[in-house]
Amino acid sequence: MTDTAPTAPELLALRHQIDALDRDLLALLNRRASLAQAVGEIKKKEGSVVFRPEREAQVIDGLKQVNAGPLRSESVAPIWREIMSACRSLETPTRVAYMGPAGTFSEEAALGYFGASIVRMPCANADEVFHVTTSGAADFGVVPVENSNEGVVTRSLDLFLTTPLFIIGETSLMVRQNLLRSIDSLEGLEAVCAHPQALAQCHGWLSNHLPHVERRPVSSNAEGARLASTNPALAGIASERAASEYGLHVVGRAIQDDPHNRTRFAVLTHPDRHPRPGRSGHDCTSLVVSVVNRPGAMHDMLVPLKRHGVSMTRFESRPARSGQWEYYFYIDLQGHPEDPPVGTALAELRTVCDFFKVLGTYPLDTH
Ligand SMILES: C=C(O[C@@H]1C=C(C(=O)O)C=C[C@H]1O)C(=O)O
Repeated sequence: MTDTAPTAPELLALRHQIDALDRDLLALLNRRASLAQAVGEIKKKEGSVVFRPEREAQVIDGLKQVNAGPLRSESVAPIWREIMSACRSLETPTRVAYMGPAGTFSEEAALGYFGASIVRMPCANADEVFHVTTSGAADFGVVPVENSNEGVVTRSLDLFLTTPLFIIGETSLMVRQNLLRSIDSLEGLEAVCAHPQALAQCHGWLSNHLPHVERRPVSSNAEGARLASTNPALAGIASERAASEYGLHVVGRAIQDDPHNRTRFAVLTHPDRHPRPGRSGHDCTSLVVSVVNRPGAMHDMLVPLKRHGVSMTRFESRPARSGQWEYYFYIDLQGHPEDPPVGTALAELRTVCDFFKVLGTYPLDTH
């Protein structure tokens, strides 16, 4: 079938109806945008913040519940995230720092969470994301914290310990890695340049298909793609978006060893500029704690959670680097401190820990 084929009159009539509906939708969206602007004026007078993640989560949850179809429920969140992003941008610009350059999965995560109507602030690494978000040059920072294949992103977790920033949200991405090159072939390839995490995620594929090609770790996958775009002897490993960003061919598609490879990101902000999100009804609380190394210490730590029936959805440990075999424990709990069992469990937990820091409490990912 070609585009020059005669078009059935029924199809033309349906398209006519779609065009009319789109105009109605646009008028409705503009009415919504005007209301958001009015909300923005009130916030300005009150001196309160624009971005309200718990409100946005409730808007999406509410619409998913009443969705009568045929639109799939999974389609509701991305559509409304963009609508709310556009409305929010009329209240104030949202400046978001993430690990750049353009085309990284961190950028994709930032756009997925805040929508496209943001001011993008690509940074060289996680340290810089924390730095610009702490200084106020960015309103929010997005950093990877965990990969379903490779485990925790240690630098991010270590930075959480000392930062004044707190987690305001989370988002996760399906990570599909591709081998990218300026020529459309594997011939004459000398090195694959990518972030060490991506090289590890594609270890099996690289060993099978390119056993004799050097694997060269670089600061980000986008940097690898940039290098590949300047030298045909090099390849990068990155997203399809990076391929179009750097004008590269996809010479190996979805080459990550795990087809369900996901990366989870934390969204951070500063307590002087943003209140902690209120209860949305589907929340997560992240904390980091440590206890001195004595028999039963770990058990004592878990007792308050069990006693108050609070579910733990994540438990990671990181060496405290004291040389004493001491550890920090990164814990995610289901619920918000305003939910009585969670608040009480946290208060009790604090009394048995030597170090106790709530990293954030935020609505669960609405994807
Ligand atoms: C309009 C508001 O401001 C922002 C935009 C929202 C929206 O478009 O629905 C929701 C929450 C805020 O992040 C609001 O607070 O209600």
